[in-house]
Amino acid sequence: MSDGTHPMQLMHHAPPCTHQPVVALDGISRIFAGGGGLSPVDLAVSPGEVVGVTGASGCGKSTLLRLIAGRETASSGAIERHYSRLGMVFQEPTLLPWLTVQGNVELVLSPSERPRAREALHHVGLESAASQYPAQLSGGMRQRVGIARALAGHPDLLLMDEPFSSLDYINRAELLELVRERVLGAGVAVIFVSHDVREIVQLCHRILVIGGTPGRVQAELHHPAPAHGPQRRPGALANLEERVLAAIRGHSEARCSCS
Ligand SMILES: Nc1ncnc2c1ncn2[C@@H]1O[C@H](COP(=O)(O)OP(=O)(O)OP(=O)(O)O)[C@@H](O)[C@H]1O
Repeated sequence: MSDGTHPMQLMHHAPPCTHQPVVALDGISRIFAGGGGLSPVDLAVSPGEVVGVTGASGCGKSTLLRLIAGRETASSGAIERHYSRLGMVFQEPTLLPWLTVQGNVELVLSPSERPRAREALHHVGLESAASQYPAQLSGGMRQRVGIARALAGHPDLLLMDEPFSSLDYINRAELLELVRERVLGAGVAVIFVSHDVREIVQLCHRILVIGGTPGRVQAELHHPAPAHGPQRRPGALANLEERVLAAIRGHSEARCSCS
């Protein structure tokens, strides 16, 4: 970039909040027998909005995603779902070992949608590996397949739980950029769980910091989105990162908005 701004630091505008939310959580909680879990959470995610969720290990981030995906029974509250296609990417992609890379991506597609599999593999740089089997791939390649599969389904809600945490720095940066390109501006709502605050501030319009046992939302931070120009200056990113870290450490106000 001529102004020295890295492309990953450019930010799409936060989408307007005028649409019906893709998913709306009303006091949803899950308390486990041991006392861990998640205290009641209210959250509405708009189409195209990327919400980051971070916090210390065990604070309930994955529980939140599992509740949204319907894989966990809530202790209280309700979830309204207005999406038609859900995409999920986890730390370890669950690929079927007896299917090729292409077969794994085609799994989520109807017969008429199958041509999308090649396209999705092309986007993650794996077109040439389409006929290989998962066991022949590196961890980074497997994660790319998982991302291709999630995106090939053209989700309107994408849940990502530590999708890059097992990857090396190069794979991590490339896949983060790929996800940015494919979801921002495409109307896909995303809930992105990560311990990596730098990743979170690069990708997300809004960041929830969860803490405590059971976890509760300790802070909600919004990134400003100026109308024009490079919207994620290195200074603004560093500032937001600091605020998120402060909130994780518990030194933040209960609710804050970055500006
Ligand atoms: N099935 C379960 N039974 C009992 N306790 C559980 C169960 N699932 C999760 N927990 C507890 O609930 C808490 C939140 O777990 P969760 O996996 O959501 O945390 P997390 O924030 O995603 O952690 P990490 O960052 O380490 O992945 C933890 O204390 C965990 O031990």
